[in-house]
Amino acid sequence: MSTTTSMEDSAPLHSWAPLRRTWLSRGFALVYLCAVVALLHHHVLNLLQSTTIITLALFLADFVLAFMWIAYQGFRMRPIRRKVFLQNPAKVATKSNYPKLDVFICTADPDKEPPMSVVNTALSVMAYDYPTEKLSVYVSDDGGSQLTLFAFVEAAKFAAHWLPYCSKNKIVERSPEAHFGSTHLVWFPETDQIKNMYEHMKMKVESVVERGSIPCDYITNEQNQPQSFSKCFSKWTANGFARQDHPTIIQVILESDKDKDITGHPMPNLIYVSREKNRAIPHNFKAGALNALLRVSAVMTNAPIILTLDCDMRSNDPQTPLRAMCYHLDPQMASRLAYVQFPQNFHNINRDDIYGAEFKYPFHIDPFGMDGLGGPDYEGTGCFFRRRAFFGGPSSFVPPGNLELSPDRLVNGPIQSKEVLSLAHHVAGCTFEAQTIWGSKVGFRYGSLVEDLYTGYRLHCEGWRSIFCHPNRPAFLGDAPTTLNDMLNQTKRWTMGLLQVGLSKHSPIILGFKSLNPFHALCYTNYVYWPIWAIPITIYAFLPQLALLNSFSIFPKVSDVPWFFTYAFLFLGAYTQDFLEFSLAGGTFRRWWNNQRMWMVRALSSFTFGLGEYILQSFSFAKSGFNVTNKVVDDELGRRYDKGIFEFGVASSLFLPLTTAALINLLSFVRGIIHIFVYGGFEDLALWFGVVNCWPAYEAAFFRSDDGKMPMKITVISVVLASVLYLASSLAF
Ligand SMILES: O=c1ccn([C@@H]2O[C@H](COP(=O)(O)OP(=O)(O)O[C@H]3O[C@H](CO)[C@@H](O)[C@H](O)[C@H]3O)[C@@H](O)[C@H]2O)c(=O)[nH]1
Ligand SMILES: [Mn+2]
Repeated sequence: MSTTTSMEDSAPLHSWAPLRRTWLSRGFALVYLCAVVALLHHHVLNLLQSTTIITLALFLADFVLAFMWIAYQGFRMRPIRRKVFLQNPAKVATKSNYPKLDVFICTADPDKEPPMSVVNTALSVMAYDYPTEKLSVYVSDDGGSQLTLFAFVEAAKFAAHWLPYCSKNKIVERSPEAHFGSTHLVWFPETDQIKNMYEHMKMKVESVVERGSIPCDYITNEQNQPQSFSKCFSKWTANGFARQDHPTIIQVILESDKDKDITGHPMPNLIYVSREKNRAIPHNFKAGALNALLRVSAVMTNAPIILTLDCDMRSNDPQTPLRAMCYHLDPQMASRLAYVQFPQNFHNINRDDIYGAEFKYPFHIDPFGMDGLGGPDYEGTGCFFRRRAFFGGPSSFVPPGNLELSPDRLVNGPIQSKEVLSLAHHVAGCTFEAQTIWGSKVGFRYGSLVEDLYTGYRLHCEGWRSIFCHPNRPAFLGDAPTTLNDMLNQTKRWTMGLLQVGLSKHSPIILGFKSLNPFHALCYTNYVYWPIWAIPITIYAFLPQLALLNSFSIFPKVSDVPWFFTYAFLFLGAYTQDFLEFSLAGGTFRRWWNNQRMWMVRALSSFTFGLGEYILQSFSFAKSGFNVTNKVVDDELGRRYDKGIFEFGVASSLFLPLTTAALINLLSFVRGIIHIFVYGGFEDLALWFGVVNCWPAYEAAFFRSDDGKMPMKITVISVVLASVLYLASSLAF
């Protein structure tokens, strides 16, 4: 079955079809469910017979696994795949009728997010195949850095050459760094000249960034530089300017009505915004930054469609806005469509993806499942929103309290008039939101470090739907973390954000089941309770091993036919299905293996530490912050990553659960082998699984000498922890 849900059959904009495997997965779910129920029943009987720490722990572990498995079935109930017809938007609307598009790019730290990379992201979208006079790019700089502004001023000059070069030669990679760095670069007559210009600009910006300040003559003596620029830079020299404490800075760098490229075509608007900050006033991290942009852009251009981008997510396909318009232009969808989400893709992942950085499930597999139920979650970047969606449900408009910020207000005047600029400064102020509904009922929602998932979820609860758009050529490419520590820290932040949603009154098990399709609510339930994976994985990483070290075996014997096979079926069934889904989505065996390993490592450390920090924070012992992911890679480290070698290197406590589990697993495995030789029976061989998964930890602790090896401190502490655990267990067993 394939359905076009669009207007005229002659020029459909998009179509969809269910995934073929749906009936198979539903059938399998039924069989698997029987096994799950049988196992839980078996546990309960065991518990009634004898309640020990071990039987309780095993019950708890399997109970959580069963809960998460049931929640995951939401994704498998009705996955659908969509297609757009790119040739057709032109048939239903003339280019002059395309909606205006405001692009929001967020950056927060010039040290971790190099200005040159932010600039590349901006250039790549400024060069979109979309009417430039309808395009505005807003950069939010939470780092409050003049270096970033400087980079943008330079980039704007280069853009006047870059944009016509791209459209004339039909360049596909419109981030200059990606284009000139490409191994299959095609040379056009002007390529040399443009490349030189780019290199020159890059050198200039990077030298300023390295220096940490802008030489005076760069600001005052530059040709064609409007005076307003030097006035703007002078804000940084004012007394007391700090990243967390400074006035609003808004600088229009390019104005479409006035600025032309070298062929005389209008340029898109380019606006730099660093909202006001004050240490005493919470700024709500990225959600706060996006809301400031939502208001500043409402005052200046108020485009009905908004694209949100992280600063590292450069465009990889200039036709992306047109794809999004295939949905946004469909009048049948218009009344309920909140956003069109493109998957996150990364350009810097190594061959076997050792850190599971691709996040294949949440970014590439699960969204198909949610799309058939009400729409994918919002992934924080690569998402085309309808502005109206931020102001109440589809049929219950919630006004923003200020007429000038209304999503349906037409804005066509000059964006640099005095009134516009002063209002823009006002709405970017840090006290503007006090006692308003911003962040609770309108705009991006506050209260969670995963503002993306939370905002998308709340929009769904209000009755909006969303669409998953997944072209073959990735629409955006970003930087994935390339060290284990960065990766674990990122997931730790997500853990806290998810718990903030899962344990609030808006939790999917309360609000979700009330407002959404129950399977859709299940999907969200699965996401927000990710952190509780820590429970079964920690139990299974330590308990059977410690039991064996104390001459106990807690797995059923092969002779115990029904239970042995139930266990085996549940484990192998889940793993096989997981592998099939992963490879159907284009994954290799090694990537799958690494993904399941990282899943356990994350559960042991990020989820556990995130859970701990969440608890401390709820008792006000700690404050949660948005620890921005590092996007700079040092050469040596990058080489190790490319070779697929795990990076430990720093003495991070996040490694401890992994190294301790690795030691316990190794000991019990050795013990198990001896046991087999002496007494026979091979059930304990199941422990090979833990040992193989821990291999990178053994290597890093005992066999490596490079800078990425396990720091001695971590190894020593884990030996101590493992010994304490062993001693404690021998008392308990
Ligand atoms: O106070 C802040 C903190 C972060 N950011 C920006 O938010 C983006 C995402 O930050 P990053 O450190 O790259 O986080 P990731 O964990 O890689 O990002 C994922 O997870 C985030 C939620 O935790 C989402 O916001 C992102 O879109 C999603 O890609 C970056 O552009 C930052 O500049 C801000 O603008 N202000
Ligand atoms: Mn990121």
